[in-house]
Amino acid sequence: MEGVNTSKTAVVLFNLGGPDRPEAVQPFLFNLFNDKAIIGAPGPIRWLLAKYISKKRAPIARDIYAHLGGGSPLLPQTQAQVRALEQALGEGYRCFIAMRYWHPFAHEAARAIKDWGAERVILLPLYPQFSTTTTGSSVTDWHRAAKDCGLDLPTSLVCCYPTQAGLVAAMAELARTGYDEAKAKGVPRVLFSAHGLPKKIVERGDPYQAQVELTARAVSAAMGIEGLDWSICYQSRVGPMEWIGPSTEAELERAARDKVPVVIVPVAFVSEHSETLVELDIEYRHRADQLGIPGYVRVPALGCHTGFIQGLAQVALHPSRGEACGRLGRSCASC
Ligand SMILES: C=CC1=C(C)c2cc3[nH]c(cc4nc(cc5[nH]c(cc1n2)c(C)c5CCC(=O)O)C(CCC(=O)O)=C4C)c(C)c3C=C
Ligand SMILES: [Fe+2]
Ligand SMILES: [Fe+2]
Repeated sequence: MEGVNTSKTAVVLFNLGGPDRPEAVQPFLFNLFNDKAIIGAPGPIRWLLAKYISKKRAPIARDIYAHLGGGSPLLPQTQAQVRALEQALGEGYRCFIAMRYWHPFAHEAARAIKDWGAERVILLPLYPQFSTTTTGSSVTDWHRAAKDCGLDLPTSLVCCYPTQAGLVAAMAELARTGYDEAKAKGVPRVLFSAHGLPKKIVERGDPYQAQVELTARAVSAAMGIEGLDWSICYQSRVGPMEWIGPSTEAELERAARDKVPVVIVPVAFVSEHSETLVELDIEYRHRADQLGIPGYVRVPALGCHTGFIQGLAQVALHPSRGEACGRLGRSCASC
């Protein structure tokens, strides 16, 4: 029929994945630490390290996920984003989830895409900022899975979208609501909290930190508050290595010294999971109480916010307009 889109485009949404039950915690952690993008050691050494670290970390991680009924809500959250994005993209597009460390894995997505009979593929990370440890790792994993499955289709990649207009406006709107709530307790400080990264990875040229800064700067400007007090901090450190800072905890201590309420904006997560629902809502809130911070407001992750989903649809439809890291004067592994 004339004017009807009969082509079939598969949009592959990359995310980290999370254990769906307590018994899945250790194998999930093993998959994470056995990833060359996370631990760069040669194969057999990495395998041994991953076995050791996942066994050691599993009880701590199981305690974290126990607050969430034993598993991560990341998959249902991502499935809701899939439904919203398919609506925004319209006919001819279908979204598939490829998680990096737990089901559904990339090979499951590749198989489903083949069965559907897609004609082309768009890779769309649910990470606004590019990191070799997240998007870079998922891209490598995708190409391996597609090859194994005999899926050989024209493929484009959105590497990152740290200042995409829909994302910035949506995050600023949510942050503004949080700010207005915190105002009752004083002049708030906005803390843009991102998942941290070992310093060594950034020194090797990973653009993640620079892109987190771009997002935070754009969102703080879009909040439209003159003289806004804001800063960036990094959470979720694991292991003995030095990570980028300042840590979210150090920023809470500074807020306590300055006696200002805080508004925590998750700047690198687009859905709710252990790092927001447990670390930010339970652990850091408790720390803020201990420190006597006058107010603690946590802004929700973007989830299915209409403006964000429209923004995702824009970058999927125009992958070349994804703000490639070239903007930063250096290139990531994928652009
Ligand atoms: C911006 C996103 C993320 C980056 C960058 C990232 C790097 C990174 N993470 C670990 C180790 C762990 N991460 C864990 C959970 C986790 N990480 C992200 C995102 C990024 N990670 C998310 C969304 C989640 C939550 C998953 C869920 O709840 O479903 C965990 C497991 C939880 C725990 O044990 O604390 C670990 C471990 C490293 C080492 C790293 C960079 C090198
Ligand atoms: Fe992580
Ligand atoms: Fe890039």
